[in-house]
Amino acid sequence: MQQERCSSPDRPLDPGCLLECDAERSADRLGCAAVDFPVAVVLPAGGSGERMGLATPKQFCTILNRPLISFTIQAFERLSWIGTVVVVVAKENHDLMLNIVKKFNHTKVKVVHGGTTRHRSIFNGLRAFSSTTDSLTPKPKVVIIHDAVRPFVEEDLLLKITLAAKEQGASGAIRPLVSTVIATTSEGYLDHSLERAKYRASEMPQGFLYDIIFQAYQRCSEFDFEFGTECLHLALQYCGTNAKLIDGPPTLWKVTYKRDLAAAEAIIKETLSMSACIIAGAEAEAVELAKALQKNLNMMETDVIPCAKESNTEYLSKTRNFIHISRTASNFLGTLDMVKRFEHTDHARLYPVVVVWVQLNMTNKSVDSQKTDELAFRTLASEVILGNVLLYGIQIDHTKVPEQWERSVERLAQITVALIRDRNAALTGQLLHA
Ligand SMILES: Nc1ccn([C@@H]2O[C@H](COP(=O)(O)OP(=O)(O)OP(=O)(O)O)[C@@H](O)[C@H]2O)c(=O)n1
Ligand SMILES: O=C(CO)[C@H](O)[C@H](O)COP(=O)(O)O
Repeated sequence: MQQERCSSPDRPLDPGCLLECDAERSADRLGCAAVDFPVAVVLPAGGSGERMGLATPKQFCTILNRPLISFTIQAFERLSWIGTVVVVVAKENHDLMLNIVKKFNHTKVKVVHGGTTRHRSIFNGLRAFSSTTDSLTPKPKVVIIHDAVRPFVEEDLLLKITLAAKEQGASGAIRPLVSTVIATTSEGYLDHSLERAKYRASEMPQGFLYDIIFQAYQRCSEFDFEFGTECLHLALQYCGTNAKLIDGPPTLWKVTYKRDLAAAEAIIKETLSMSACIIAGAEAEAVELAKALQKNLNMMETDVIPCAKESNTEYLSKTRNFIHISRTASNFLGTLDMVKRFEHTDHARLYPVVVVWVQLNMTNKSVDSQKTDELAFRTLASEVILGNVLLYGIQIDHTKVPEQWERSVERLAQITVALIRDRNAALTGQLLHA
């Protein structure tokens, strides 16, 4: 994964990536201690995604079978110090949104209807907290506003934004500008250009004392509602509140064009591929293969464990990739057992779990028994994919010739990495050969 390096503040670096990680989990513990006041979220998701050019609004486009909006909701919902998440959608997408909430078990969401512009939608979202009768949406001290189409918001930034909003009344994430901003004449000539180092791109999330931003929206003009693009500006103009600006990471960018969807998918896949658990059993040859494979999977963090059962709980929370090595030909009962266990947990609900069954052949198998294996394996794969488990198979023939064995293990590692990285549903149930 790419980490952001130290640089001059006016030059952005490549996008990095983050889903949930240990740092975030410990931030959540810090968050609970630091945020001892009610915090709620408004996610405007009422746009049509004109620039994306697809029939489906971008917030409902799917990545790994899950709508983009669900990733964004989850980024907030997983934090214990965040209360209600108000999602603002166009009226015609109300039922679609409720289905997403149900399918992905979002528990903090309240859905309200949007308006014809982003500012109108945000105002509708804020209004949900002004009703004194709705106990599901009590008025928060701080409200975070975040575009539904920026799925990679991290907890440490949310904490900074929230605490700064509580202290200063308003806060917002900023990024260095990628291009220089210029003003043009009506004839299409350069009028003047701005000194890039002095300016920043305003991103999301933004945080506000609820009373300030609600008042700003109540006071703002029709022109603001129709053409405005900046909530921080409303807080300044209508409530005199100068927002505290906080440097955000590059992953905050807004999914706007088709290529952004591909980039978001790549970030999610890359993050999901960072670790794997190799289950090797107790048989010497399988353990030997597990260790050799581990060496070849050096760009991934891997653990080798003897048995899925005992260590299941720990590894279920640590990784979404499992490599099961079984020595006995035609026997994938261990894999079956493990895969079935995913069905009883919630582990595969949000992200697909990959299980690679590595079949270590000690002897040459008859063509007939191979066919039986393949059929049974394919049937199992087509069943478990319904539970969001992607099951792949790779056969490797044992050999005592060292160079040949090394080449096979290398190929096994390459295929395994490709399957884990790509998470391609079309390849499940295939028995490949290393
Ligand atoms: N009437 C609107 C318009 C926009 N948004 C939301 O505001 C966020 C940022 O807006 P933008 O990227 O401009 O989204 P769209 O308006 O959908 O895209 P486009 O401008 O390309 O049509 C998105 O989550 C979008 O759904 C909204 O809630 N209500
Ligand atoms: O960055 C933002 C506010 O600071 C907004 O996401 C942005 O201004 C929305 O504009 P548009 O809907 O035209 O993309």
